Amino acid sequence: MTETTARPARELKVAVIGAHGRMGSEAVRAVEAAHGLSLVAAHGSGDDLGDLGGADVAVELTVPAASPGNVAHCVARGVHVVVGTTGWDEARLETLRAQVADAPAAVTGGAVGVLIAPNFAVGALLMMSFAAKAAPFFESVEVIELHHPGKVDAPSGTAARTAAMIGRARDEAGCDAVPDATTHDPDGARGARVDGIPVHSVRLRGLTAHQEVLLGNAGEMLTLRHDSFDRGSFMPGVLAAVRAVADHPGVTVGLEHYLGLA
Ligand SMILES: NC(=O)c1ccc[n+]([C@@H]2O[C@H](COP(=O)([O-])OP(=O)(O)OC[C@H]3O[C@@H](n4cnc5c(N)ncnc54)[C@H](O)[C@@H]3O)[C@@H](O)[C@H]2O)c1
Ligand SMILES: O=C(O)C1=N[C@H](C(=O)O)CCC1
Repeated sequence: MTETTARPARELKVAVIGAHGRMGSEAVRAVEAAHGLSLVAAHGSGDDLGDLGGADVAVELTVPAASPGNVAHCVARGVHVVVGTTGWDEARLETLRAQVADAPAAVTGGAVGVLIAPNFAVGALLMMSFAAKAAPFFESVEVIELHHPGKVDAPSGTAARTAAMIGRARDEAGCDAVPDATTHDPDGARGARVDGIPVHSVRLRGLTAHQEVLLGNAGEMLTLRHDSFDRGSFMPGVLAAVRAVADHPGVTVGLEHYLGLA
């Protein structure tokens, strides 16, 4: 996903929603520096999204409470959306699929595309894919996600999606539930259960975005770990998604589907 110097036929007009946040401000800089993209709007909290500055594609990086409304606003105007905001559970996705099915034609022509991307970092996508591939071969699997303490949601979108992918892979392989003799846990020390997989959330000053998947059998353990040390790690994925979303009508969950990693 290195930046190319070849220019597309016309510049793609991009709006960023959540432009003053940690991710949004990084995305604004990345779009401004990218060949073939032009930033036409940078919306913060409380701004009227209006016509999104005439954008072809919006990048949505806000908070779980605001994201569905912002995405619906874009879809209703035929603007493609790349969504990095987390918190998109199955009920929200179902509503979004119905909105996209009812949407007008996209401003670029064809049908509107929406990408829900729990993680834009290529290493994280590979870690999730490796975890799903390995999970049926181990009795025990647990996910530990570690993030900066400014993060509002837990578990992380990446951890929830990893657990869902692992859970599906184990179901398809006919695996038993992960072994766990716990009968007394008044404080929830065993963490959350997502699709049958224990998920633990750490919030620590100094961290950015990190995840470990621990896989255990009698006498052996496989650890898969990914670290985003800097939000720059997400930007090649954001730009790749912006360039590809118009070619993927409907709702897609996971950038891996655009990159041939699924
Ligand atoms: N997909 C990924 O790879 C990836 C990577 C990092 C973060 N994230 C997710 O992106 C989201 C943003 O993360 P962050 O660290 O930038 O958070 P942040 O709190 O720094 O930024 C969120 C911004 O959204 C703004 N906002 C809130 N409501 C809004 C609204 N209705 N319209 C416009 N702006 C609004 C806030 O004022 C804030 O500036 C989170 O859900 C996070 O989990 C995803
Ligand atoms: O910093 C965040 O917030 C992140 N959110 C995403 C998640 O919840 O998985 C991706 C990693 C960083």
